[in-house]
Amino acid sequence: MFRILVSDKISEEGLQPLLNSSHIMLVNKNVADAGEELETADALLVRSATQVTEELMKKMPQLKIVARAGVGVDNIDVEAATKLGIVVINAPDGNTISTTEHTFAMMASMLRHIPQATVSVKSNEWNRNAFVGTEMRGKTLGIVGLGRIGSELAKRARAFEMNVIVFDPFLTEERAYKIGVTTASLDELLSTADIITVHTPLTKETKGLLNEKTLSKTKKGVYLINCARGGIIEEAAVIPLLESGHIRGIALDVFETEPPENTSLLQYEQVIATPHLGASTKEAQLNVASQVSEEVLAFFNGEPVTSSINLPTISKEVYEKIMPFYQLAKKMGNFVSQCMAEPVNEISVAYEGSVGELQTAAITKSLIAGFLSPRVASTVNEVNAGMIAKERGISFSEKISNETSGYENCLTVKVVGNKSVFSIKGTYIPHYGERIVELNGFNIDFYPDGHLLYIQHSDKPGAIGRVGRLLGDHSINIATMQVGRKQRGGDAIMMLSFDKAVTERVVSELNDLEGIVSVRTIDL
Ligand SMILES: NC(=O)c1ccc[n+]([C@@H]2O[C@H](COP(=O)([O-])OP(=O)(O)OC[C@H]3O[C@@H](n4cnc5c(N)ncnc54)[C@H](O)[C@@H]3O)[C@@H](O)[C@H]2O)c1
Ligand SMILES: O=C(O)[C@H](O)COP(=O)(O)O
Repeated sequence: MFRILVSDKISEEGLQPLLNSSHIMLVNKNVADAGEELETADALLVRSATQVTEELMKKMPQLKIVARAGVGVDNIDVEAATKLGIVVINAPDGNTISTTEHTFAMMASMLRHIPQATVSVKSNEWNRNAFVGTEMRGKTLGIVGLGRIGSELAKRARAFEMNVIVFDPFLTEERAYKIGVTTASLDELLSTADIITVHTPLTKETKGLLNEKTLSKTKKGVYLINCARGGIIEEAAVIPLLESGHIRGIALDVFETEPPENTSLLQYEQVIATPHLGASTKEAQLNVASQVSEEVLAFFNGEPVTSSINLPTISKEVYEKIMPFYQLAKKMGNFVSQCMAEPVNEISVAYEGSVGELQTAAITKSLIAGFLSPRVASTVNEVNAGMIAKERGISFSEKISNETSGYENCLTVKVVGNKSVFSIKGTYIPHYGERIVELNGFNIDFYPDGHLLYIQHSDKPGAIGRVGRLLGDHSINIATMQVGRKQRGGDAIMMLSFDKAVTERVVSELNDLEGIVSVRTIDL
């Protein structure tokens, strides 16, 4: 049973996939009141109100996934989640249309003074001269950030016969052409636009993007809109320009602090505001809740999540192809880690054959996670494996080749340690399974699973018999056994598997046998 803590108001209808699952239990409680629920929750579902800090996540030892029913993840410490091996997902496009429409509604309301006129009429006034507005047709709309919302807005603005100019440093000319917008530098946009609307995330670069200096470059009588994130337009910088009439109006759905602490800006007649309502429609809330519910369900079913912030995105189709290699790589990494009782500096993996056409980066992460898991106390998985390897001074690299060495698919891993180098080769054969086919240059063929003994010995008569007898004397049944050698009478290896783990005492006795070089227990 997986326990999911739902800390913000999330559409119940959208949560149905989780509510209908027999192995999921939902607990509706804000994290501040959750008490002991924090200790047992496997997942946390939030919107923008809950602050998912490192401190909170550290109080949640079972937490595996944080799901944001919405777009912005600035209320989640993604870096801390990544370090802790916690997957972070969001619902990137479920509220795009609602927020676009809200932005458009804000623009229309501002240009036609609808909120101010409503207040006036409700106060029994009939002041038609006070609310003369501005048409949209023929005006230049400057969009800062042409992502999902920015591009939907551009489409709608064109229908209103507006000119659209865009500043987005990450926008390709090809995409701009496809959407039918003119690109510009920020300075060009500031000096040309009649209305400026921001649709970027809040980042180091966008915080205060519209500040005293940049706002001074705007046209006199400019209108501003922020339905993205508070702080992209610096609130304090707006006040003097409103007073001088340089800024004719500003529409805000988001604020530097929410609810706004410093309300001086809100006192101005030219300011219209909504309390972060961009995504607040039935449709958007249903969309984002269903999206994250399906994703969380997939996650707990061991399937891929498609909108992760800190994991490579893998489609279901690719996932099905990649999964066997993913598991094989994890076991190979784990195997080597148990064989090498020494610090390692370098892990390289060569992909041969058609496995090279898959998302090998994800397979490599799985290998690194498998390698690190017997060595680190904290959770290690594909989310934080790269980060932990780096912290421990382990570099990793990949090589991809179409050439195959007898197998349709092959992964060769080489691990360089302080004292030795270990190499392992594995393959996946459909309907047959994962196989390890080479260890340190010895040909062998075994299924990497369960309790294993890896024995290095001399290829001399009696060595295998002595091992068999000793295990028999201890009533230990050998489930499978393979041997490999490079040349007659030289070094050789044995790989044995058992139904239960072999004790350290038996390992020590095996080590003392004539012709035995080393014995290692491996648990996969
Ligand atoms: N008000 C609401 O309720 C509400 C609802 C949904 C989304 N949002 C917010 O709206 C914003 C946009 O959402 P989206 O889904 O369109 O995001 P998106 O990721 O699809 O688009 C963001 C765009 O900003 C661009 N960008 C990034 N840095 C930039 C910079 N320095 N200068 C200019 N452009 C830059 C990116 O290239 C991208 O095209 C986000 O901040 C999101 O959190 C608010
Ligand atoms: O980033 C988002 O999705 C929006 O800001 C919506 O936030 P909300 O889910 O708190 O309404």
